[in-house]
Amino acid sequence: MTTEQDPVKLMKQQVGFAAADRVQSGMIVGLGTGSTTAYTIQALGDRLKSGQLQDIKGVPTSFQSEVLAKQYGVPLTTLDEIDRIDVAIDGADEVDPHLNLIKGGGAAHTREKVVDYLAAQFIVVVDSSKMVDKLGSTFRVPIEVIPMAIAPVTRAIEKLGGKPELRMGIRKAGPVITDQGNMVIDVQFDNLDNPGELEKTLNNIPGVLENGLFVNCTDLVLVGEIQDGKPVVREIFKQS
Ligand SMILES: O=C[C@H](O)[C@H](O)[C@H](O)COP(=O)(O)O
Repeated sequence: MTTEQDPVKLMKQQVGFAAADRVQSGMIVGLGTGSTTAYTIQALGDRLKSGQLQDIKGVPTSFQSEVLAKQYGVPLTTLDEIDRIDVAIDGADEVDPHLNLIKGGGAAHTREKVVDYLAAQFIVVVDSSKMVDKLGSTFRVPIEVIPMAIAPVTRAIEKLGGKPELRMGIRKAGPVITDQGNMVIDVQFDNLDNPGELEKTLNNIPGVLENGLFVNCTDLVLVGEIQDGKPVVREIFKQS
């Protein structure tokens, strides 16, 4: 019997594992959230178990990555206990040619931004479907909002020309609740020409905790691609 493998899964696995290979003993590592970084956390656990890697500590970006790290045996630390993060490895929902990102498909962008922006090196792991010419072409901008401010924030976003929609749970009835106990509004912006400006403007609306635009922070993108039927990894470094 032959097993047909999902190409997207193969690409995610390949980049997730490739990112884990870049981690060295003694490093403090930001552990991203999502289906791609799940492979990185798994591979870090495997490398620790085999003795290839020693003495690393992970900083989780969500409840999900904390649970996975515990499951695979990756020791954890918190931002209270450390004064540096050597490398953060995280997924993305869109990556533009300047390596700017939209994140937050899993509603984890607030903690991810804290950890990813602190890291000396920020590595993004994606399959090729996430590469876009312009941010906003395939994915909306997630915005985490404190619950009592949903109505005024929605109106403020509409005034900026965005089309907001409260994110609802897929299995759970009612809105998605983040790890911080807040809600998420997904916003379609028809003209996302200046993501850096929009990132600041959105965060200036009272009641907004954080938005999913990650601008000018990525050092390296590892893109999973299928070539001749096999998954390969393409590296795109930030232009200095
Ligand atoms: O909130 C979730 C994160 O920003 C994820 O890193 C992003 O949604 C990508 O996830 P995945 O690797 O599952 O496509």
